[in-house]
Amino acid sequence: LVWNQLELEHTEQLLVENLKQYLLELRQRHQMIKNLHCRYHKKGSAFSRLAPLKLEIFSHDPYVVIYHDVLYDAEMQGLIDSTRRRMSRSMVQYEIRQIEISEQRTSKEAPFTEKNDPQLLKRIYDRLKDMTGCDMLRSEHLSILLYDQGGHHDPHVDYHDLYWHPQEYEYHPFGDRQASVVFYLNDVEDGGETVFPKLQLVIPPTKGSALMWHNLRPWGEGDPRTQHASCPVLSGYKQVAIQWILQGTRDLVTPKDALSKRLRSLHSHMGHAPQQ
Ligand SMILES: O=C(O)CCC(=O)C(=O)O
Ligand SMILES: [Fe+2]
Repeated sequence: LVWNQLELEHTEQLLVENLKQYLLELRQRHQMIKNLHCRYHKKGSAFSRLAPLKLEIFSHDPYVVIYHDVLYDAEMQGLIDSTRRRMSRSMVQYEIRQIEISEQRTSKEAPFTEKNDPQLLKRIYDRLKDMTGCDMLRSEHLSILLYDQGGHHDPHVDYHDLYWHPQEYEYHPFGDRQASVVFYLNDVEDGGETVFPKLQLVIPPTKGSALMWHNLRPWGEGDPRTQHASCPVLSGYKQVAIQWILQGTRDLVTPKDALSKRLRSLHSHMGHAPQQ
């Protein structure tokens, strides 16, 4: 009986602890929800002080935000005109060196590079720097995508998860995709929302806005909560410009530095080395 009494007290204590923990989490979550807001983003260049960017925060963790009215009409038209006749079917990468056409991703796309219009590219890169603090010297090229009616991209993540596959740095010398930026270049008649099923977020495409999210956790591991999709275009078409910001961009670390940094943080977080 005495033992049972003790056990009962212990169970009660555990329940109370659990409840306390739950309340703490609720409070933190509530605090998070309260923290969601819109504000002007004035950091960076003279441009962003004169014309502050309008930032709306959807989620702090993972970080998902939208910048409203971030591109001018003429800039968007320039991107569209320059790529109109060069579009080809988008591909999907399942494995290293295995890139193929897939019904999971039915857009067409074309790169927009310095060759196409160096001034326009510089304007867009300057804007991206104002938004993210990163320069794009060591990032992927800007891709212009076109989804026709029915065009979609099934749920996926953008990162390669080099954190768990460091041997693949060989194929991604500037590191993993730490952030994704999707510029919406037109207003879609119906459909074409970008959705994050795990975060319960639905973002309708709005011409001139840029959606940005962080794909990696602070220590470099891919964050599966960033899984997202482009819903089918129901009516009209959808055009976007996509910029993937690689890990090599922020502090221009060399891939080797990045690799050893990842390995070091892996050791300290997990207490063991990754399997080769
Ligand atoms: O078009 C969108 O809304 C998102 C596109 C996307 O996620 C991708 O191409 O990786
Ligand atoms: Fe994506």
